[in-house]
Amino acid sequence: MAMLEIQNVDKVYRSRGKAPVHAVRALDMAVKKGEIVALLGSSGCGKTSTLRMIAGFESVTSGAIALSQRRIDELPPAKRKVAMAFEGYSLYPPLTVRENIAFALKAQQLSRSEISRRVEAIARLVEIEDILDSFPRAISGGQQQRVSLARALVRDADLYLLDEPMGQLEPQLRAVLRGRIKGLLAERGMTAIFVTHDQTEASALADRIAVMEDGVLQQFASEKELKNRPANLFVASFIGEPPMNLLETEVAAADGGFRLSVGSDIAFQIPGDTLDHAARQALAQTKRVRIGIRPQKVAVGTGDVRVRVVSNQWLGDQSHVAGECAGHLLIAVTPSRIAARPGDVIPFALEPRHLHIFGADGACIRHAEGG
Ligand SMILES: Nc1ncnc2c1ncn2[C@@H]1O[C@H](COP(=O)(O)OP(=O)(O)OP(=O)(O)O)[C@@H](O)[C@H]1O
Repeated sequence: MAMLEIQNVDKVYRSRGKAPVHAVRALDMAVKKGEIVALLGSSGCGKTSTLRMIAGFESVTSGAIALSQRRIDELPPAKRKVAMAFEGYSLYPPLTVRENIAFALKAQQLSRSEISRRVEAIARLVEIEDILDSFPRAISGGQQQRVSLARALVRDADLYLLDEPMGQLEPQLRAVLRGRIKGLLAERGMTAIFVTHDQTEASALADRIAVMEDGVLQQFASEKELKNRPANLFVASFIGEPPMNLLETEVAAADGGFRLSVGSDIAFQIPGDTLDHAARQALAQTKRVRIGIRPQKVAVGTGDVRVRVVSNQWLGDQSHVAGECAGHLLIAVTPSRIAARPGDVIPFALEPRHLHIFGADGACIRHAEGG
């Protein structure tokens, strides 16, 4: 059963003299108990608005939010059993770091020794033991961020919301804290949603990733599923490094399947038996589709697509080779060193089974075999 259920939620900001901003559209999302979820998307896509509506710092324009089978969207924040760490920290300036963290526990009527034990434990976890008696104005932005994180995680709550929880920290500390926070959440079976625009962070921490764009949830799935079975062009190009190669192709029925061609230089035969009924129908009704192939699936040195090398970089454990063909740039990633210089013409192999096919509306018509 879902721990958090967001049903058909919309958020529209209206301010006088300005056009309304539709920040979140028809959002449906169910989060399981103990699940760690990342809200991933570019700036302005509606991540923070979603988090603030769940926490109660922003009203929902329409729709409903339920937590532990209780409808919460009409409740004041303090009654929701939600703990949130803010992007802007919002620490109380007149209280020390220790008092800021302990303050969150006051309502829970714990003994002084229990409060002190919990504060010390969480401070150790995020490495702020040495500043517990400092005031917020006397510590760095990165330290303030960790205090805000500690203040949220120290509480007992049904749901933890973390807005860019490690955005201010240097990469090494970030990686260490990520591991520890994941450990803490898992050990206590805590349910958490965190906002990030960092794919690595989302993959490292989350069980499932909700990809948002323009106020719309594009796909909510594991990292593997997002990579192997992207629901649409947006997810296909947003997830994965370097991004998926995308080509516009013309569609023609051929040999019981379809021939997808890019001018006269590149063509793929898609056998009919690799397509389900809906995919066959979609291809029969359209003249053009977009195809996508991951750089890791493009083989170099074999195949019949001839590319002119634009760049060839060895990154220590893999080569990134960019080549131009018929006005298109194709990127290949291979685990071996490639002896090719810019200007050389070399073959790339793009196999039909590795192609994702997207329709005019961007929705995926067929996924690559095995991802
Ligand atoms: N209080 C507000 N009043 C008016 N518009 C707002 C308000 N808060 C957010 N918006 C707008 O709503 C849209 C979504 O903003 P939101 O902060 O939810 O996005 P985000 O994905 O969290 O972005 P970021 O990663 O930059 O924080 C943006 O266009 C933003 O300008």
